[in-house]
Amino acid sequence: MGSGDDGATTQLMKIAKVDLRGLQSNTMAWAEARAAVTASMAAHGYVVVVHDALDAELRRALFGRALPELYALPFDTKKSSGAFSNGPHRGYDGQVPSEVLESVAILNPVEPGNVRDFTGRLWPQGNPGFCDTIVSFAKNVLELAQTVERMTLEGLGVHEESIAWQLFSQSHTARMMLYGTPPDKETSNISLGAHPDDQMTTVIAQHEVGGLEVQVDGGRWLAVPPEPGTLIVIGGDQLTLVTNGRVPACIHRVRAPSGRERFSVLLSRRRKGDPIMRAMDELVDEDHPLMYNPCSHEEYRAFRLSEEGRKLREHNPLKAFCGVEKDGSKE
Ligand SMILES: O=C(O)CCC(=O)C(=O)O
Ligand SMILES: [Fe+2]
Repeated sequence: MGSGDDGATTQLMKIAKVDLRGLQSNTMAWAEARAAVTASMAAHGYVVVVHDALDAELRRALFGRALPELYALPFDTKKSSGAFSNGPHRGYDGQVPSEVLESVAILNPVEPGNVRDFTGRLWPQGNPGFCDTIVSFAKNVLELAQTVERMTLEGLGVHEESIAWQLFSQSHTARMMLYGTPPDKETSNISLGAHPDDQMTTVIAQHEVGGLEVQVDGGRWLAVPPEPGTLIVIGGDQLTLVTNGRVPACIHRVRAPSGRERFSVLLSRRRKGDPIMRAMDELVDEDHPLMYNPCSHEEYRAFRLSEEGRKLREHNPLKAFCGVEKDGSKE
């Protein structure tokens, strides 16, 4: 990893989008959208969708009010709430210059009570506007994540009962991020280093500053524009494991904002609790032999945060941890 452009140029090629607005299941339009979603997920581990989960009003409420209010809280309030973290933290293994990134997570934010408890720790008098914004975001985006997971699994030929079980057995977390301006523009034009997520899927909503990039074809970087009305859904290592490698975990990174703060809000899905995760039966056969041994997600997370896991972060840490064929012969 070098300085300057980080050794890889970002291409300005237009990223393909799939329109998921107003689709009814079991229609031709659904089947066409499903084919496009599955193709993008199977090729690159992400899909950019046109969707009304985050309409103009909710977008304004989120990026124009909720996040600025949250991050404007006094340092001591943030610190004592126990909710804020900065620098490398649970779920992070990118290179994060500590003063550049702050992040706050809320577990299962479709439950208004969870969001109220969270706001109560920061604003003793409550903050109903903040709660409404986060709950609406979580509900709409959760539905989108489930639609993309369903389409991808259907497109890969998974049976309905397995899909229903898979969708039901996920929990979700919302994460609100603030990227400050990096202290040294010369050496840090990347504010979050390249990594795959360890979860099932993550939907990312970017504020107007943008900066998210995804890797395609094992090397080229594509910028994901922060275009209102679009959202990106990214597959993580859990999805790779359960699909027996049919969906690669998308490698992505965040380019440092150009002299401005950047906000993003993420909704990640992962298996509830810490069950042993394994490939879905329908996706293992003679033509597709088992690629990953069953493993515990918590143990895998611990590996990702270990020294060895951090070193591997762009180089298939899942394979190193539980691959049936370990690296050794070749990369
Ligand atoms: O802020 C973003 O756009 C992406 C953040 C990210 O990749 C992560 O938190 O894992
Ligand atoms: Fe990520």
